[in-house]
Amino acid sequence: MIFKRLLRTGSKFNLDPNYKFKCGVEIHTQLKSKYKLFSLSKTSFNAEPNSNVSYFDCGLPGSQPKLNPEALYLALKTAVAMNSDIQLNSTFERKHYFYPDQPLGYQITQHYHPIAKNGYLELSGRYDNIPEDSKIINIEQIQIEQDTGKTNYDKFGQTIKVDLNRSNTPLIELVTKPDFENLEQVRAFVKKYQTIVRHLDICSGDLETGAIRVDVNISINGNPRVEIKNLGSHSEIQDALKFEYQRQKTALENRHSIVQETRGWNGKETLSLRSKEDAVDYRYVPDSELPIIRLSAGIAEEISSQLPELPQTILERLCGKTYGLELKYARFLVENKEILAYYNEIFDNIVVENKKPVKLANNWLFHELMGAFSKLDQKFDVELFPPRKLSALILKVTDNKISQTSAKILLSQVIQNPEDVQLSIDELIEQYDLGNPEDMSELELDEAVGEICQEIIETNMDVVEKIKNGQKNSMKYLIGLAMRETQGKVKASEFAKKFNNLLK
Ligand SMILES: Nc1ncnc2c1ncn2[C@@H]1O[C@H](COP(=O)(O)OP(=O)(O)OP(=O)(O)O)[C@@H](O)[C@H]1O
Ligand SMILES: [Mg+2]
Ligand SMILES: [Mg+2]
Repeated sequence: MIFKRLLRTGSKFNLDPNYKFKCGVEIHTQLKSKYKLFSLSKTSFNAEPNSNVSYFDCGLPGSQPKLNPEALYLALKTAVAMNSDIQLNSTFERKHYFYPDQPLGYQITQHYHPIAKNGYLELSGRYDNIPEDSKIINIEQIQIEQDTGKTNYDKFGQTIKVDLNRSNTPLIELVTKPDFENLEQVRAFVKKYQTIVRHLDICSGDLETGAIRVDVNISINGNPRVEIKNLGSHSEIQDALKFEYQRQKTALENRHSIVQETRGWNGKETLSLRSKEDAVDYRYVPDSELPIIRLSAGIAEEISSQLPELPQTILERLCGKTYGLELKYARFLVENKEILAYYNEIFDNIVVENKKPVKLANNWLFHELMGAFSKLDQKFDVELFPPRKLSALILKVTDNKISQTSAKILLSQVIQNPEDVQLSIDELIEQYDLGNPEDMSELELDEAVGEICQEIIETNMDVVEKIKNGQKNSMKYLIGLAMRETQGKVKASEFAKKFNNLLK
């Protein structure tokens, strides 16, 4: 595995300017609806095989489809987010092909009049890691369709088992124009799309579980396109495209012609599955049982007004002056909605309500709190230290009620003792005895510091000897001991002053 990775980094892939890469993608997205597209059985993932199947899902003659409005709504949200024109009249067609996990003998899809057309997504060098400053990928159309069942092959038992749980799950297929000019653009587009559908609760957004499945089409120098179907991860997409580009390029160099076909990816190479079907092979016909979807003229504005702020806008806002986040943190927030909500709450509390600098919110969330979780090898859990509590702790530090060091100790203690989640910040400070010694007079404090330093000197004579011999750095060690002894309640500079006096 490691060896394979080494090999990969060793052989950097470059496109040959004499062989122009052209690519368009088709993305199938499972919609996160409660029920299936045309029936009232539940959508499911990893459920007992064939446990969520209605008569219609298994194609019993006489059963009738009825469009699930929830799926339609999710498709419309995607269309608006992808800057597409919603079509006020759209239709369903039957696309015929025979396969055991396709019980109707056809897939209900939108071929002639899809729900949305003419969208686009803009990629940028800054936010999407593409080599160009900016690149528009045009979207041909978005169509609503049903998913198929799943065929499971058992090689050893020599059986094929069909699971119809996935049958009739709502999908949308998004088809781009062949606008991709390099592999970075393909990766960036799919990533951006994943972030959008996750953010809008349209789909779980995962490639690995098959919730999103990508087909790529690639051609070189105006030759016929080859489609590679069903790629299940970013690395599969990249590897399959690299292989196919190289294969077509070699064929062209040897004056072989490229045939339009559909290929699959086996992890190492693309393999021919079938020559490309044309529309006529699918015998598209209108679905006679599903009426035209007719939408009212204001639908796009209505959906648009219901959408939350989109990921790109949030990203730009977070990287702007007011928030001043580094791009990597802004991206992290956009990809983790729950933590974004957490951040927004601290921001409101620290910056808006209490007029403190935003740096505090940024630093305490990303470095101190998340850092404390990762130091303890734990996944960040917003429940364990809710936003109001973090704000309260930050304010204690800025009001000098607790030192920075003590506040960090407190974070670490709470993470290790989840039952502490019930306690308020004041109670936590009390419980762990982390408050500043503010009830002491300056004189008393000075005396206490003196006593601690004296004790440390007496028990660390070897270090004291080094300091006296000129190793001034060893002083830091003594200060460290004193800080630990007092759990950071006293400033390091106080101890430094005292040690210097005592060791003069
Ligand atoms: N010359 C080309 N080079 C690369 N890609 C192309 C080229 N021409 C078209 N494409 C891409 O091929 C894809 C065609 O997808 P579309 O769904 O319209 O048809 P299909 O692949 O024939 O249908 P199916 O859904 O049955 O696979 C689009 O993503 C489009 O951008
Ligand atoms: Mg297609
Ligand atoms: Mg296709």
